[in-house]
Amino acid sequence: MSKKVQAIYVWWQKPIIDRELLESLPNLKVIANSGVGIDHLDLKLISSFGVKMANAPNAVSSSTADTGMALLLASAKRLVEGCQIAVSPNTEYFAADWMGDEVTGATLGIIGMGRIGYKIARRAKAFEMKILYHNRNRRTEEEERAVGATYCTKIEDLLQQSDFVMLVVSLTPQTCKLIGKRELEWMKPTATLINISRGPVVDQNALVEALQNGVIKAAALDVTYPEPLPRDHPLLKLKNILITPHLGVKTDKATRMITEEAVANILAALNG
Ligand SMILES: O=CC(=O)O
Repeated sequence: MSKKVQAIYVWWQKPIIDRELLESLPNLKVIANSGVGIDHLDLKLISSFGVKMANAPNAVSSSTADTGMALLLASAKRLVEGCQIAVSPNTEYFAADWMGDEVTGATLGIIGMGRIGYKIARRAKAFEMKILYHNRNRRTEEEERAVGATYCTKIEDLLQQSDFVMLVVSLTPQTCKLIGKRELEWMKPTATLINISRGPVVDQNALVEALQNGVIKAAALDVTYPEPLPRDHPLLKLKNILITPHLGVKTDKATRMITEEAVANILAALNG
């Protein structure tokens, strides 16, 4: 059976592709990943077996950008807290001192302006947000103009000016703990950090401290490390946090598109 296997489709970071598995599949030609992030795959090991790798960057981008905006809006408008209060037996809530943050006209700093980052910028433009971005490669002037985004060479400038900071980078050795104590201190005390990339892009201990001490106002995280967080993790005890279980791309439509992209990738690899 294992001699026949020519392709593997990796469904959401499982199964683990290790040496033992690769050695047991002598005819394996390609591994197609279901999402865009491939930080859970050992590319060196895989390519040392002559196996090709593919991800599905096109299919995921719209749905993941939607999740980023959903987190931004939910955090700014305190939707989860509001829902909890509205359904609670306490009917006094109408008198509560209830203030959210204005999204319209606020400054959004996008770190990572690939496909997903750019789609977030398009959505943010519709909310009349001022958009700053930082990326390894600058977008063309035309692309910047289309979404009204301003490039920041230094991450520091973006962090200092943004009301919302959205992390959309891939996890690499360069982006691991990209946002630590120093970077959080660069942010405004009224700012919110939103992470839809990978948990380890943020130094979680530094984030806990920053949220506890009012260094930043709030955080909205679709990704953490580990996932899920242990139930006694200090992040789960904070009020100024919104955490979702890596919802990212997950919709029926995107899942179908991802599978189609993966199948196309597999066929392309098998056909040379
Ligand atoms: O996390 C989601 C992805 O990598 O596409």
